[in-house]
Amino acid sequence: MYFIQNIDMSDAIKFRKMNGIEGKAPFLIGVAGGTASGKSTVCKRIMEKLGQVDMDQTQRQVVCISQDSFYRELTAAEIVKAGQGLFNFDHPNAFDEGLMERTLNDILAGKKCEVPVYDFKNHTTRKDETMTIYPADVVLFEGILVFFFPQIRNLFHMKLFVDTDSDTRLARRVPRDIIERGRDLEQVLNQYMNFVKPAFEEFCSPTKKFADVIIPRGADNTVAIDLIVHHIWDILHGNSNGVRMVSENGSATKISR
Ligand SMILES: Nc1ncnc2c1ncn2[C@@H]1O[C@H](COP(=O)(O)OP(=O)(O)O)[C@@H](O)[C@H]1O
Ligand SMILES: O=c1ccn([C@@H]2O[C@H](COP(=O)(O)O)[C@@H](O)[C@H]2O)c(=O)[nH]1
Repeated sequence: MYFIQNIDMSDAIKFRKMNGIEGKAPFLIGVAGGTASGKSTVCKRIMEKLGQVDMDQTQRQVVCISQDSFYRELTAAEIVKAGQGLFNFDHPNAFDEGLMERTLNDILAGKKCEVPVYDFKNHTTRKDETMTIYPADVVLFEGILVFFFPQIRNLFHMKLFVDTDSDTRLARRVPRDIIERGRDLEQVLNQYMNFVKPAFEEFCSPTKKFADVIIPRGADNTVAIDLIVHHIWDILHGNSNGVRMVSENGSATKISR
């Protein structure tokens, strides 16, 4: 397996990023797909292959933001319902569309942004913590309904849809929600049958038609991921005619195209 080597950045760009000084508009990529389809994993693979993971946040040329950060604040009554698996987190009304749109517009204006951090265990954003998004060249925005809202959908320069079959998604969601999100089996299955599955069919699945690229099987589809990575590389480097790839053991190979 090869990874594209870390991208050089001039000190001037680093300085601008560190200080939140506006730069050029990034290339904005939307990554949609059903729950547990592998959206985050696909984004992680893209970042790994572009050599962006083991890098200081302030120096990254490619950053990833999740739509989970934009769940709206719930009322006290809604929080009680959420704890019983009776709140619909898969409906467009569960999101703060205005904040999402303002944040993406700020990102497109090259501004440094603070994005909320979502706490799945308590169904709320963390009051004491935000994630700083420094200006980058490519921004990935992933989530179940990133193509649902027209004002947001129209901001993307490229739209990817991760298309993993629903049995696989349910089989992945159950252990993830129990282990990572503090749920019990009955709650996960009830929520899935009452809200997640019907909302996927009504709101998420119909947005597949807006995608430029559909990625069957998610992160298992290494061919699709490599094609996307090469496309991003071209964007970062203005169609360079040689790509420098780095193998897992660190040796570099130049691939001419
Ligand atoms: N190709 C894969 N093979 C096995 N497990 C996977 C694969 N892709 C994702 N997973 C696992 O499935 C779960 C959901 O994946 P994730 O990328 O978080 O999905 P999403 O962001 O679409 O909700 C995670 O526990 C992840 O580790
Ligand atoms: O408090 C919450 C907020 C969201 N969810 C579920 O999360 C998924 C979206 O996240 P993915 O990583 O894309 O799976 C959505 O289906 C909600 O049902 C939740 O359970 N609790």
